[in-house]
Amino acid sequence: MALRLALVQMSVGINKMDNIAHACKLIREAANKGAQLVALPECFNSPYGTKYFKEYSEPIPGPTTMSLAQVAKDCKVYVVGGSIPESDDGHLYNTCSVFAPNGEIIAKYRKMHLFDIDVPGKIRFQESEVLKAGNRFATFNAGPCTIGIGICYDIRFAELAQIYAQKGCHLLLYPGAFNMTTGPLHWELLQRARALDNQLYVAAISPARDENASYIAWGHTTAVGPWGDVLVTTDHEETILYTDIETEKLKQVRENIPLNNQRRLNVYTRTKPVQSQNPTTSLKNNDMSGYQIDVNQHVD
Ligand SMILES: NC(=O)CC(=O)C(=O)O
Repeated sequence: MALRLALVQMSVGINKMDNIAHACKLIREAANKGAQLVALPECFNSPYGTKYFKEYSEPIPGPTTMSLAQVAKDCKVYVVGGSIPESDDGHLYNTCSVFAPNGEIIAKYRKMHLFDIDVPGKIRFQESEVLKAGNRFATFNAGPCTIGIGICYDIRFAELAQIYAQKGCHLLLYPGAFNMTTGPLHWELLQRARALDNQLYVAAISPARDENASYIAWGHTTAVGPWGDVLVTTDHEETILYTDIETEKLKQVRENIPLNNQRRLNVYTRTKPVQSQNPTTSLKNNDMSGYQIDVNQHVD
């Protein structure tokens, strides 16, 4: 049994209401062409940039997610709502909401690894100047598939994908907006790496490129199969890509190359959570104080 996926590489402008209306129109188009799950890009209702997030932010539910809920219900499709700047309790998050074909929100994911990089002379971007990181995983079921959500920079962290694989995900969806510095070499490579490491499907959905934007997105929305093969990809213009997710393929690849039976967990160094004094305390970004590494396991 397969799940028909549509990946919407949409143009995003400066008018929020226009962006929402445009996303809904493209979701309808994809549903009319047989998609069962339609995925939008990162930051689809706002230009991508720290200077925009506060102005474009809204609570969830709010105008953007209510529009997506309605279109999901009208078209009877799953919608992975890319991401939007979310406001909650005085904080801003980069958040993806997922809608079932009855319009209900069935998952919500806040970008866990904030995009803070500095490549001198090329790009400096510090999401943490305005955003707070999420601390929760998000999975949901659609037809035969269990799907895990990450957002953009999250794809660089192999651990997140591995945890989703352990939770039984067949497909990882990363709404993302790589850029002209990192995109050419890293965008596809990271998707293929996560797919191969975990022997599952990976797709990353970018906004279309706007050469006049302050942050120029790489585009190249792509889906990769559990064999590491690129199933569908594109350049940087607005378009919708379609592909089928077949859960049986995972079984086949995992039988051919049985990594899951061959891991030497008994000899790997593991990071171990130390018993927290206060388990209700939420983890701060990059706070490793609750973890330790047992280096002795490496000594023969
Ligand atoms: N925009 C991002 O979150 C990540 C990115 O562009 C990169 O990792 O490169």
